[in-house]
Amino acid sequence: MVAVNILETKGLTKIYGGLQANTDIDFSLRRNAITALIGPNGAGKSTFVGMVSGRTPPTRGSVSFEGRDISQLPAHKRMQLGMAYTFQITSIFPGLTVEDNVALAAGRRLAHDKVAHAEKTATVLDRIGLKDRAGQVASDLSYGHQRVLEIAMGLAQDPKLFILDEPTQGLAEGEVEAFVALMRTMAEETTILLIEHNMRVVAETADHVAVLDQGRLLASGSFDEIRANAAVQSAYLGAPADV
Ligand SMILES: Nc1ncnc2c1ncn2[C@@H]1O[C@H](COP(=O)(O)OP(=O)(O)OP(=O)(O)O)[C@@H](O)[C@H]1O
Repeated sequence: MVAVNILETKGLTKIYGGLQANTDIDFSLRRNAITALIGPNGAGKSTFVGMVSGRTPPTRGSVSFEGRDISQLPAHKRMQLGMAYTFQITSIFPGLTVEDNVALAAGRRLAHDKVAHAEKTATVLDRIGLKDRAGQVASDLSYGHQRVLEIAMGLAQDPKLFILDEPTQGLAEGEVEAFVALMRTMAEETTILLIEHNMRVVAETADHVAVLDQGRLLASGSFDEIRANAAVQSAYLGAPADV
């Protein structure tokens, strides 16, 4: 039987000099769901996903992925196991076309199989809404479409876990709407850990929400549970409307 949780951390801690950026984080991530990690600026969200993805070595604690302890694995090995992190893997090649960017990403896993490679590229372009722009040079895309292309490049690798670090930052209102719709369809085939400051996006996409505050896991639950949580409200300076 496939375990409910795809990822677990135990006692995950990062200390920078005297600063505890993350303290004893016990966290589990439900498979095929969207989990949002939220918290005020400096709460430790980037530090946490850095330790999960292997970019940031923890001071102590462990990370397991699909039941396997991966604490000692470097970032590229974690990618091979099926983790994708938007900023880590999907740098766009600005001089290449949209299609070639997606094909390059798909080729990381499927280069040996020409047919599957071409099919994956076409499928991703289609479902992410970039088919009409396949021949366009990436640097000519709007900022919003470049962000979508990044996501497409992640999806082309069929990640089991897709970590999206502030994917809607800098997007226009209409682009955010499209992105929310896209994220909902993505959860059908992957697991998403979303770092997001836009609470409307969190409310509309997240099945679960975890809140970090001053490096500690303050609360977790549904969006409504989190919104009603007094400790969370006070972490956001007592402004429930912001949460
Ligand atoms: N490389 C580093 N060296 C020293 N301190 C760091 C380093 N990286 C992060 N920190 C500190 O650790 C704390 C947590 O930072 P982190 O970037 O993880 O928070 P965050 O929740 O992602 O913030 P934001 O929402 O502003 O991106 C902050 O006080 C930050 O200054």
